[in-house]
Amino acid sequence: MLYPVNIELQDLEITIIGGGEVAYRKCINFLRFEKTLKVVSNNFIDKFDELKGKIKIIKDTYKEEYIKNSFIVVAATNDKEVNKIIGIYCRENGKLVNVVDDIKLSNFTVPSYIKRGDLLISVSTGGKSPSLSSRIKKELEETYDDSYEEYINLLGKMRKEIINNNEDISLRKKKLNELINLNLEELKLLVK
Ligand SMILES: C[C@@]1(CC(=O)O)c2cc3[nH]c(cc4nc(cc5[nH]c(cc(n2)[C@H]1CCC(=O)O)[C@@](C)(CC(=O)O)[C@@H]5CCC(=O)O)C(CC(=O)O)=C4CCC(=O)O)c(CCC(=O)O)c3CC(=O)O
Ligand SMILES: NC(=O)C1=CN([C@@H]2O[C@H](COP(=O)(O)OP(=O)(O)OC[C@H]3O[C@@H](n4cnc5c(N)ncnc54)[C@H](O)[C@@H]3O)[C@@H](O)[C@H]2O)C=CC1
Repeated sequence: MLYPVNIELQDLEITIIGGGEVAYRKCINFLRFEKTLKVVSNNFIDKFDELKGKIKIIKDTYKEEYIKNSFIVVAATNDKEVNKIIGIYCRENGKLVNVVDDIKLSNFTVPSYIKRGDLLISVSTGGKSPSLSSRIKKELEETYDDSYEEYINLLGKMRKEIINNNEDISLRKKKLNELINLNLEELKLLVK
């Protein structure tokens, strides 16, 4: 069973091994969170050309030296044996590893998610059905539209104000719980 966690990537070295569709998708995902990384593969699909300057591209066959100093590793080749070697090395060396064709060897997976500013909703199925994760994400996209980015920011501001102005913890908690009953327009009127 996988434990949900949100990671600050800033200081972590990340390496993806593989240059196909799956490696590309994982790569774009890291870039969406403003994190650059290294990709090692003996071949790359053309789409990687657009990422030149944003990521470090190494055209080579996998070697241990490429991941020795990485904390997060994605094994995304189409060679099951190579992915397995990467997975085992990472597990033995305290690294986070996503082996794209072996959930048992992975110690993290990538969920489907929607992001509205700081609102992050992620969906996983423990590898049982990535397609279902993707469909649930699409359903959530309709409920939690773009306006949530502003809504979350205003909630954050109001929360700070309530915390600063209320010393009584139970009253503070009550007010914070009630805050989310206000809609975006009502909040806009309250926040200076
Ligand atoms: C375990 C996991 C490991 C990991 O990669 O992290 C994994 C594993 C595998 N996926 C496979 C196939 C597909 N993956 C997708 C799509 C996504 N896969 C993603 C995550 C995960 N995939 C992790 C579990 C997530 C969970 O728990 O639900 C998403 C959510 C995130 C992302 O990758 O960015 C992204 C949706 C992004 C979005 O839309 O939001 C599609 C759909 C499509 O391409 O249209 C297909 C084809 C249809 C199908 O198989 O359902 C196969 C090959 C099976 C085979 O051999 O054929 C394996 C290997 C295996 O099953 O062993
Ligand atoms: N987790 C997921 O979401 C999904 C996982 N998969 C699995 O992911 C694997 C990869 O899928 P694709 O990207 O579509 O494959 P692909 O065939 O497009 O790309 C594989 C890449 O790995 C590289 N490669 C192979 N051996 C290598 C080595 N020794 N060193 C460095 N690079 C090497 C190749 O040059 C190629 O760029 C598939 O075998 C499949 O089992 C497939 C779909 C989704």
